[in-house]
Amino acid sequence: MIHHGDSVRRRALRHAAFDVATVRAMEAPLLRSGVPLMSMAAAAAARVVLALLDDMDVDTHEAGVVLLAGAGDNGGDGLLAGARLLGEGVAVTAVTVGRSAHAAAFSSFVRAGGSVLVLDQASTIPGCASGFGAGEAGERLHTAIGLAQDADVLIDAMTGIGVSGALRGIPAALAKALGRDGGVPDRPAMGDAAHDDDDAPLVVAMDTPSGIGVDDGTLPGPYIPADMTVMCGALKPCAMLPPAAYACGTVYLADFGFDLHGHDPAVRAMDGALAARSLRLPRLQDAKYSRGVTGLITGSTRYPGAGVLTTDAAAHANIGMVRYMGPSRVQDMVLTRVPEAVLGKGRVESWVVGSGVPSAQDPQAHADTQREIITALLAHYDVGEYSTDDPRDADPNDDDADDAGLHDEVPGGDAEDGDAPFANGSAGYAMPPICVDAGALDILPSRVPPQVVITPHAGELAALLSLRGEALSAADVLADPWSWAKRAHEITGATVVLKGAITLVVGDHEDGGVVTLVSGAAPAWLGTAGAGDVLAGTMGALLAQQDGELQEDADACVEAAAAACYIHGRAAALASGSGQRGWSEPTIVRIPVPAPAMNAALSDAGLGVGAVDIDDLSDDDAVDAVGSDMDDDLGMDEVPVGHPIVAHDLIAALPRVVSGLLG
Ligand SMILES: NC(=O)C1=CN([C@@H]2O[C@H](COP(=O)(O)OP(=O)(O)OC[C@H]3O[C@@H](n4cnc5c(N)ncnc54)[C@H](O)[C@@H]3O)[C@@H](O)[C@H]2O)[C@@H](O)CC1
Ligand SMILES: Nc1ncnc2c1ncn2[C@@H]1O[C@H](COP(=O)(O)OP(=O)(O)O)[C@@H](O)[C@H]1O
Repeated sequence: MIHHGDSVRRRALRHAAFDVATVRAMEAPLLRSGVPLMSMAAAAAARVVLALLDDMDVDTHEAGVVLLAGAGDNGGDGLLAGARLLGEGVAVTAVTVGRSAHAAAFSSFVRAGGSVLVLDQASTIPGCASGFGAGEAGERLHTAIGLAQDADVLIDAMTGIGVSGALRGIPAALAKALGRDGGVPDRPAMGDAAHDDDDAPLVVAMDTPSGIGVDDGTLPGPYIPADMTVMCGALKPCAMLPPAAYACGTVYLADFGFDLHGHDPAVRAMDGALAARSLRLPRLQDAKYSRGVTGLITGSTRYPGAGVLTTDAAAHANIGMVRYMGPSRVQDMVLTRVPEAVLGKGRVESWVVGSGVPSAQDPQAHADTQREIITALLAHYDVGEYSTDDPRDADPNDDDADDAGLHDEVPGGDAEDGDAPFANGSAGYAMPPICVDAGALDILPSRVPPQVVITPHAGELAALLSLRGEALSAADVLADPWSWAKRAHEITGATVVLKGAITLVVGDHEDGGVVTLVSGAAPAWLGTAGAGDVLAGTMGALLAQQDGELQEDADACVEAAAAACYIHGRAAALASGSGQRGWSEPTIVRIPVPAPAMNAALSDAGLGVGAVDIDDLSDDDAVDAVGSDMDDDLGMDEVPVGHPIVAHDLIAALPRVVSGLLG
């Protein structure tokens, strides 16, 4: 729940995304009081385009802008932005893609001197051609595509939050020709626009790129990937959720002054302040045990390095001690790299299992003792079959694992430091938090408590869900990652960390339902072997330093898990020296709300937002008042590229990230 307070509100604006129904509810009171939101959106978009032209060293009087205008309010935003640009001397051509156009915005655009190309044969736009034949329609489409390709900037205002399903008709044809027909934008991660084809126009999307799944982050059909998106009022889920977030480019958020109070975001993004809340600052009376101990059952004779990387990462991520359990060769390797590691059983505050352990498909799986030990440990987290009833209502005494005497066999049964490791016996909800990674995902019990954090990549999530009756490929997961992460949480009960350039963390919400946090703090240099092992170790350390609260607080599980992802990503950024990120927070464009007296006058005159003429607001004061957090120079090509890294570079950077966040 978002509460009042300006700094809280600004941080929420940058880090919270609201679904379409919620955005419409936030707009409603402003529209009722006559605040000219459309004109404000247009002012923000024009500001961004002018800054972009400046950045490209294109003189406004020589610039060519093509505007794809839909029939709804998104097209209205675009037409009013076009009118503003015309007022600055930019040549703007509007290509109308629907049968109609927003009447007041269209007339403002025409009065400002804009050219218009109508594509729909059945167009009813006043003063424009209509009723032309199919041949001419084809020629007009061809002309529009050519104009768009030759433009310096293409403004995509075909559809915004009013889109339903995949693009159809003329918008679909344009998107296919100018953008992509499905699939993720295919461009280098570094420097984005600066590395793009010099001849192609830069694309500025109005509110949302046309054709993307606004509420679910999918790319259901043809769409136009944007270099920049000027989002209206509040972020929508598509600005944070992969793959759609990759199609939004750099996001500028036009701040309409929405009151966020009482509105729950659909998705939230991690930031340093939130991650810092999951880091435990050492206290005077602390010793190694009270700072948290992580036990790791990772690595195998087949994949020994994962044992080293997970243990080393955990030891570097702000806890007091690590315990390692694995084959003797791997133990030797761990001790060489992490001499402070304690071998064998003992009390732990968290576990990490599965990294570098063969999965069931691996020919060596049957002979791997690590799998047997992990299976016995995981049995303690089994809270029953998946059902629509809340498993916490189940009788904790009904525990098959306890009946089978497995508690005596799991590692840590003979605690060397006092308390037994599983002090609360068989109740899965009282077990220490555990990160279940890689080869242990296929031995996850059918239903587990939220302090079980699973860390699959897309292929592993597909395999896990396939084992539970969903016939799924990695490509299916990549196409709709949020839905599948939520499904995995629903079926297993675990807190789900679905890894990628934007990592999704889905878990229980304190008020029921699910909560989603995303972390995109890393550059793509992080896609390197062993990076997942480092995340698992970091995760173990974050889970261990919560002073036992995760067994009681499902929300805290999501936050701690997302904090580990964020810290891991920041370590990659620090180690590689790269400025590129999987996700970056938006730049806020501030647009002062016109004085209430003016709003009232507009309302009295029957001029809702839809009817506001841009000229009413484009006096010098209003234009100058359009301030923003952005520099005039957008600095598109100044993102430091950085350099490749290996997994150990990440580990070395972890303490500096911790110190940066705590400082
Ligand atoms: N509601 C408001 O007061 C405000 C809305 N604003 C703008 O208004 C937009 C929402 O406007 P609307 O509700 O009119 O909706 P949109 O303009 O986003 O979309 C409706 C138009 O898209 C077409 N369309 C929908 N699905 C399609 C598909 N699958 N294929 C092809 N065409 C499709 C419809 O035929 C219609 O012409 C926002 O995204 C934002 O840009 C801003 O002006 C700020 C204030
Ligand atoms: N393009 C990318 N940009 C940012 N981070 C990435 C990218 N690709 C992968 N990652 C991150 O790198 C890690 C890879 O983990 P994983 O696939 O398990 O690798 P491995 O098994 O080699 O350790 C994850 O944390 C993932 O989020």
